[in-house]
Amino acid sequence: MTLTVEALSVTLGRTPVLQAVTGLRAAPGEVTALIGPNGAGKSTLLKAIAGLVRYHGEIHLETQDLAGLAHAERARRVYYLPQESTTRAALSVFEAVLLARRTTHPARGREDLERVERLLHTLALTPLAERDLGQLSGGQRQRVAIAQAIVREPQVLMLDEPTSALDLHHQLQVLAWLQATAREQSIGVIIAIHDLSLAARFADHLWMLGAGGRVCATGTPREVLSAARLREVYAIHAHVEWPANEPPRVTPLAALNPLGGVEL
Ligand SMILES: Nc1ncnc2c1ncn2[C@@H]1O[C@H](COP(=O)(O)OP(=O)(O)OP(=O)(O)O)[C@@H](O)[C@H]1O
Repeated sequence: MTLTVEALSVTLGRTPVLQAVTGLRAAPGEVTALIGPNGAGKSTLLKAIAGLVRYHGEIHLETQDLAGLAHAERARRVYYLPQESTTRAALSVFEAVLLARRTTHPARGREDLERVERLLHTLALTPLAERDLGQLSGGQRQRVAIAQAIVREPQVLMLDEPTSALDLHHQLQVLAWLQATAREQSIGVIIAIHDLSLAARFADHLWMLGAGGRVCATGTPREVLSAARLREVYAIHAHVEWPANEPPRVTPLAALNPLGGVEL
């Protein structure tokens, strides 16, 4: 189901954070990376789509206006995994993922247990299955939170910086797996992410937000990522390379001051 966002505005307190954000589209089977500098409004946009902040504008899943859905139904279809996972309940990893499954698939069946087992295996969490959540490292907890999100089988899955706590091995593993899952289950996956090389490598589509919550660009990574645009939006001097037999590379070389000079 294709998600579309039109004329979306959000004000938090007295601060207009997003202003008439329009023309955003996330297709099923695709990974969309949401990029932009600190404070641009990435988390706020994802929270608005999830119905967690008040907004004006139109957010549709195909023809369904999400504002017309009850909160639980909206969360079943469009799930948001926040940056900081707060799961600290006295549950084992296996129980926590199974419990997440029950929130959207209440019928108890052997198939659910097998699904959770497979998922833990895929995310290399099987050795931790019986461990309490409170006894996990930050990166392990982040992978459990991702398992809890995906096991719910939403139509659109939004993850806020899902690799922020992960080592390099697990960053690649989790992003490749999210890409494969989007394809296999035909879900739309939207990831807010700061690493532009990873965004270029794993996303089909980019949404780039700039200061003041405006949409600076949307399109394929090659269409969106250029040295000139990174200078304008991030105030950095960067190399953007698309080698033939290697993943794309975005190398930040220098932060620029407002006059365009290099900061000391
Ligand atoms: N409750 C609030 N009241 C007022 N302003 C807020 C509130 N929450 C967030 N903001 C402001 O909204 C803007 C967007 O915040 P948001 O967290 O969406 O940015 P972001 O792009 O996700 O940033 P980051 O990359 O740092 O995570 C920021 O300027 C922030 O200070």
